[in-house]
Amino acid sequence: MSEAVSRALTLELQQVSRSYRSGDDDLTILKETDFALHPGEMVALVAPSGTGKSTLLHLAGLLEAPSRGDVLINGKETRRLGEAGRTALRRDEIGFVYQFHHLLGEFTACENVMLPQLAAGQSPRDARQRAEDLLGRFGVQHRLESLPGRMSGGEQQRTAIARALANAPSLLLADEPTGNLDVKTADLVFGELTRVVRQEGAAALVATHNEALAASMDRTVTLRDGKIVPF
Ligand SMILES: Nc1ncnc2c1ncn2[C@@H]1O[C@H](COP(=O)(O)OP(=O)(O)OP(=O)(O)O)[C@@H](O)[C@H]1O
Repeated sequence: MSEAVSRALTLELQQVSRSYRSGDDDLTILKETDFALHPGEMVALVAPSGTGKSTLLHLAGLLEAPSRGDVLINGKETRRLGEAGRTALRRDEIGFVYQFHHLLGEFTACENVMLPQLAAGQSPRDARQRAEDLLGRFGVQHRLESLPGRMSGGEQQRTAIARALANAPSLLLADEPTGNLDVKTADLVFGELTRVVRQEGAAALVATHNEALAASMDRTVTLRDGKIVPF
């Protein structure tokens, strides 16, 4: 695996609001909130179901735009970058573990982890080697050539974590990364995820209901009345 340390990345939310239309009303999930994640920092996001954890991660990962306010990456206002600029940032800097893994069903586990690397210009040989290394670290080396539909939920989730780390992101955003795993596997997978993130110098924001995992990170935040506040 590459030992290259990722570029230091700072994520900031400035006065971010996000509302959704619900019938005739606006449902406000985030309300003029600020937040900063510093290079190399691992932060847990612990909040009850439905309070907006996924929404926050999608905004931070530039998958959705805020209704108001802006998301800054290394001081750059991402609203001004345009879709192409945001797509390049997502590809080159951000790894995202979705709550429901979203693997591509027609590709094998190994190919799912290779694809983001190929899109970023990596050679097939290097992409395969990193994919095999990562899948091995997460204990799914026996599934390299399996299609996601033939894998267990936990194996798919571990593959999705490997995929999120494929391009050595400087920012990892993870939505319940160990939600599909039993306690022992969750500990192992989370321990490995932390090792890779720390080793590669990434910053991470991890939504989890697991307070023991949260306690192992640098700090924990929660959502209260639409604001991101210390837990
Ligand atoms: N695209 C959308 N359109 C309308 N409402 C939405 C949309 N996405 C999320 N919501 C609403 O926003 C609220 C927050 O949802 P979100 O998925 O961010 O919560 P969460 O804290 O991640 O929940 P969980 O822990 O259950 O995954 C919910 O009430 C949800 O119904």
